[in-house]
Amino acid sequence: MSFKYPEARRDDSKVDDYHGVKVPDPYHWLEDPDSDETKMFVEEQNKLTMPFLEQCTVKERFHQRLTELYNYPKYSCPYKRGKRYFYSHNKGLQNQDVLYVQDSLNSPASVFFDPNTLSEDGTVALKMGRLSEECEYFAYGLSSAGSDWVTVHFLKADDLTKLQDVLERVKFSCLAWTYDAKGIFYNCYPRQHGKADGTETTTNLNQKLYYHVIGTSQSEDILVAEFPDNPKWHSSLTVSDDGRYAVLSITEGCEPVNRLWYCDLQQLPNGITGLLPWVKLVDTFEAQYTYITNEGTVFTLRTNLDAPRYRLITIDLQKPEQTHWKTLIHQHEKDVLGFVACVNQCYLLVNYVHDVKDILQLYELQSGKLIRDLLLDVGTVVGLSCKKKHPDFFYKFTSFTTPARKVQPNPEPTIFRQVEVKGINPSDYQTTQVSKDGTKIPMFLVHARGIERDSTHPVFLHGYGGFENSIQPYYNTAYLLFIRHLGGILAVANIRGGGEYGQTWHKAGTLGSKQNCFDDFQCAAEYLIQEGYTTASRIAINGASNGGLLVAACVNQQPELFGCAVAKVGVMDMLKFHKFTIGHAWTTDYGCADDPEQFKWLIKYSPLHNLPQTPRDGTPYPAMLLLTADHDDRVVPLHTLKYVATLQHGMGRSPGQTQPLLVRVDTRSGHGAGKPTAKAILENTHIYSFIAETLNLSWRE
Ligand SMILES: O=C([C@@H]1CCCN1C(=O)CCn1c(=O)c(-c2ccccc2)nc2ccccc21)N1CCCC1
Repeated sequence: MSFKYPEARRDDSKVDDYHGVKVPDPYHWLEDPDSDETKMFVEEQNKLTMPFLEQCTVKERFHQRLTELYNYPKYSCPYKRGKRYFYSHNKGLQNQDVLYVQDSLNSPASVFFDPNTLSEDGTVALKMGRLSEECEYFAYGLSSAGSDWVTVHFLKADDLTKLQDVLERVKFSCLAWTYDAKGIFYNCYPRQHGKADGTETTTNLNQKLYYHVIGTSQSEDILVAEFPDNPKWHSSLTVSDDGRYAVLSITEGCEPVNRLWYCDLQQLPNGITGLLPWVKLVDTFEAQYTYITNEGTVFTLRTNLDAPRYRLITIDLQKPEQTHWKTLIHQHEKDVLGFVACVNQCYLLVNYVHDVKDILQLYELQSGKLIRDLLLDVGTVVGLSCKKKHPDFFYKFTSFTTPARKVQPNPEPTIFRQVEVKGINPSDYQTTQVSKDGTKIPMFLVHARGIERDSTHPVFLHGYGGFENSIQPYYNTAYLLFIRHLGGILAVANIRGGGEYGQTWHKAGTLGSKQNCFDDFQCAAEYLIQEGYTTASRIAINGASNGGLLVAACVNQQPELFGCAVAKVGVMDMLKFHKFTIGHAWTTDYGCADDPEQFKWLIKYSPLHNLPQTPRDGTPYPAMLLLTADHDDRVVPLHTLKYVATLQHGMGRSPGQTQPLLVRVDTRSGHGAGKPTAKAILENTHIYSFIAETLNLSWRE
């Protein structure tokens, strides 16, 4: 079946000059989300895509089964504030999780905050929430339609009455109460021309840090930090465990490096009245320093200074010079130090990632001595709740085949809550970890136990490859349906650019080495073919965000290696990404086309610029489904729109291209965070139905 794609105007007069190199940009007009022409383009694309997705053979059955499987109770770890316990819970199909409160762990719970009441379609999400130290107030940030923009509101925690206070223009913000509950630190951006609802592409610069006093209006908020000479800087404030210090972490992009300033709040004669007298403990961007806890003036920090797999150090504020810094826990020779949290006054809960699997251990805060392991199955810690002043803590972990277990390790780890999902028996599946030769790329494979390596199995190959983001085992109902009812194999490749083996692994997939990500992902596909699991025509590759870039770049480089490719909210225009919203922060992984050297890296793999620009004979492209959404202000939709216009103009009109090349543009939806359950189920149904249709897979009960 061949498709008639909408004709999109090509403005051949638009040619950009990058350091002497002429680069046409015929669809630049798609960069304006509000123009009638762009709206018309989106409408015509959806008119082609949605009927195709709706008529896919397995669509109804997949939707029904996914809804059934999704419908299992989900819980966060409980956390104690004041005298009560809080936890978020979803009965199964609620669009947003609900926050509950109870007097003790096994007493009846009541609704504390239910975001589902705030919108008909469930698109208002609770993006952040913070109870004050003694549980006087609850500050919470709401986002709408998937945008990164947040509006902060306040509740009195005892009687749930709403306060008048509202904080606007909040984005990429901390929420930190002073221990007297008088007020809260948060970040917001200056007013900008035009709208700020998540459909704009305006760049986010000059973020500031304010202190809001409860009972006052935002216009009276106290500016406590700003960086007029460094518009790309972002800051995040933490109040120390003893309530004494304001610890400020300053970042300039997405690289794991920050400056660390602090202010002794007890030294402020008149309290917080203006810019704080910051002490610049670390004032360079050469390493990352994360506050863990402090004993008086001795701060315990997690750092990657001279430790690409991270370590713990202590700094005494009274002797701040680097020569006095001490190592508390040395860098492990192989494993990556993950999160660290202080618990029960004098212990450290320490996570390590060992070959992409989580380890959890208890250490002595004073000496850094290992006390004990907290055993876990193969899986990932996806939740932790603990405080220095509390003797107990909870952690939640998951794996590809077990949804979630909350563990309360006192004194032995006991299962506090185990979640089963009907119809899926974990023992029917096996998770193996394979490593490819050469660059030794770990990959998880999940499939029905005992399958034959007869090259007949469809594969869903997922990857990300950037920003030190590791993909560890996690429970995903759609994965299980692909395995169970479409006879597939799930493959998750831990390619370079992620954090699986620390900074060296991350850096090996960035800047001038970004091609390593694409090589690794293509090698993973070749491995699955060579090892007799599958064939190229049965492989569907999938990735979102930076993973969408991965998918589109790999299709350009080896179109014959895949049968289907699904790229969600991908970064496709590598020459312009830094111009929109928070894109400027990604130059730490990608570089920037404004730099002549870095332009050469980017033009080589930029998905938009490496598509065949006109119809061609030769290898067709795999079936492609691109997804984006009108309120995605993380990776703005223009990336995908320009990409698909170019794809359909070139490959879409090529004689051998029989597989579809489609885009699905959702409305009242964003980059992903906070997506309501209904939208998530429909999106996954469309994705897997598209894969089944184009790989010719049939449903098996
Ligand atoms: O989304 C991304 C990259 C990858 C990882 C995070 N990321 C971001 O763009 C992260 C965006 N972002 C945040 O989300 C937060 C934040 C702060 C407080 C609470 C919550 C968030 N703070 C930031 C500070 C500086 C720059 C970006 C920041 N990309 C999209 C495609 C390419 C990279």
